[in-house]
Amino acid sequence: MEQGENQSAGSFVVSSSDNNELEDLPVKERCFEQREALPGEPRCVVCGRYGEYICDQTDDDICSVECKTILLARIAAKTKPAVKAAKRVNLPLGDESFCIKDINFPNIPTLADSRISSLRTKLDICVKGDAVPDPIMCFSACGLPEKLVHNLETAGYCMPTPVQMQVIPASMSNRSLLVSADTGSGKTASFLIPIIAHCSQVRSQESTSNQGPLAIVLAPTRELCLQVEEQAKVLGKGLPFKTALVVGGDPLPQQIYRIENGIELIVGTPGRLIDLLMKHNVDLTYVSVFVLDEVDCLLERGFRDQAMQIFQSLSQPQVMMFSATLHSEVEKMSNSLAKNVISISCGNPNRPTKSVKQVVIWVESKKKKQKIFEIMKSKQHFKPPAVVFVSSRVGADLLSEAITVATGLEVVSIHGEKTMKERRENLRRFLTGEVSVVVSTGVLGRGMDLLKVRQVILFDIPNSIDEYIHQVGRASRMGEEGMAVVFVNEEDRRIFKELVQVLKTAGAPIPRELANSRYTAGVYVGSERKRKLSSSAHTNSDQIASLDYISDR
Ligand SMILES: Nc1ncnc2c1ncn2[C@@H]1O[C@H](COP(=O)(O)OP(=O)(O)OP(=O)(O)O)[C@@H](O)[C@H]1O
Repeated sequence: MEQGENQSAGSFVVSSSDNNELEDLPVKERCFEQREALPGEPRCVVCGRYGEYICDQTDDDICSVECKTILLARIAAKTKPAVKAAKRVNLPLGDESFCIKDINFPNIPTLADSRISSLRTKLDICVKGDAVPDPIMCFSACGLPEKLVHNLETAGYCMPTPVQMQVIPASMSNRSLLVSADTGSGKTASFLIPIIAHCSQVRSQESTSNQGPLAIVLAPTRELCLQVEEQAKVLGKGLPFKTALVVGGDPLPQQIYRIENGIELIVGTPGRLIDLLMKHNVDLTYVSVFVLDEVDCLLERGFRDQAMQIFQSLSQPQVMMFSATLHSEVEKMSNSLAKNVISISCGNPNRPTKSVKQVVIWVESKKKKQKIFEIMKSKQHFKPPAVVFVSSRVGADLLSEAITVATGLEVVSIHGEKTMKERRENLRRFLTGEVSVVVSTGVLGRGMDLLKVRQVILFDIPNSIDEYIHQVGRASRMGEEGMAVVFVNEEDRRIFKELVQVLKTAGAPIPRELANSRYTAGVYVGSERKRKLSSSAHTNSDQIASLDYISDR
């Protein structure tokens, strides 16, 4: 990239693509003040935003004073050994505010309280709790090990997402957290990053020969555990950080062997972990971080007792709880697991992500198969790879076979009755693009990062609106646009009210049969509402009409 004129402060060179008039503009102090880079524009070597300036000492593209400071500190730190954890200190700012001051990078400018709260508003972050640490604007701003920052960059994580900006510093201050944020917003890395930093710090300082686990992550499905462990391995590569996957269906002796040989993190489903702990003596003395991913599901009857049993075998760990759907009961229960919990909410939790267009079609049960075949035969409507959600295991197998027969598409199914080997293999075939459709029960509904999926079809609507939100969320990651086609009919009346509310909030059209159903009463009342309804309710249940309706959108 060409260089231009010196900026007045003398510490930057303005990129030649900038107009001379820009020299009069103040230099951007903080990274978040800078805009995103457009295609072809220089990018900041630290955060990836628009590289408006050139660092006078390294000739690198840089976006702000903040990133320049980080860049220079990184270069200086290259000769130093391990990076120490960030410490919270009071800084004598004009208005007595607190800031996270990173002892490794003391020159990074800090923000006053008022600017922190406007930053949170801008990022859609709400926090509740005492002395909540400030959000960070880049991964290197809170003393993560250099190798971890490098791994993040290699994984394509240039900037933290809003949930990561707030959760990482809060977690590194050892506070327990209850976090709700949109599906696909990066919650997994927000707990894995502090765990990896903590584990590698403990191991590099430790003088004892303890090799027992330091952290446990619980998740409700085997597939989700597999995915979380996989991500942990990628982010913790090259650090003293090993993982063990403890899920049903895989041989227990191998899981025990791995733990005995020394690991830092256990990722597992509650049932199998209890099984393992009962049959084998695992030293949990040093487990100081306990994560409940999809916490609302883990605290439901069925999982709750097992999750609590595991929790009770730990000695006052930091507890971190995450989900895209959280309600007051979970909040109450979380307070019994930990004291002084910080609540963090990002984006629009408890609603389907705005990035997914919801297309609800009224289809009678006996016509559902025909309808899905029509969609899948249509180049216009079918956007593979696609996930089809059904309510039963038998239904998953039957529908996948029927789709293959009717459309010629190769389809796999995944559900709880299949062996772990089959589940792994079918998921692998789908994720590698070998097959373009997977028919699944709820096992793929929560947490699964099905990266390329942009279309989900809810052949059977799930039992609760929370599961609906999670299943719809599979069609979008990190704000990418996706579509959820949802089949609904009178048999789904238990969910009508909440569904209509969700569709109304999203501004999605509501089938007339759904809007006019007596089970929707109370959501639409009075003549004024009826008038509004007629403009958004679409017509009959005729199959072709509904397909045309999809194409209109
Ligand atoms: N900082 C980042 N930069 C780029 N990509 C990221 C970043 N953080 C996470 N991702 C990617 O975003 C995707 C979604 O992240 P993740 O699966 O953690 O979402 P989630 O919030 O847990 O969603 P869900 O509620 O559906 O489980 C993943 O593919 C992940 O690799």
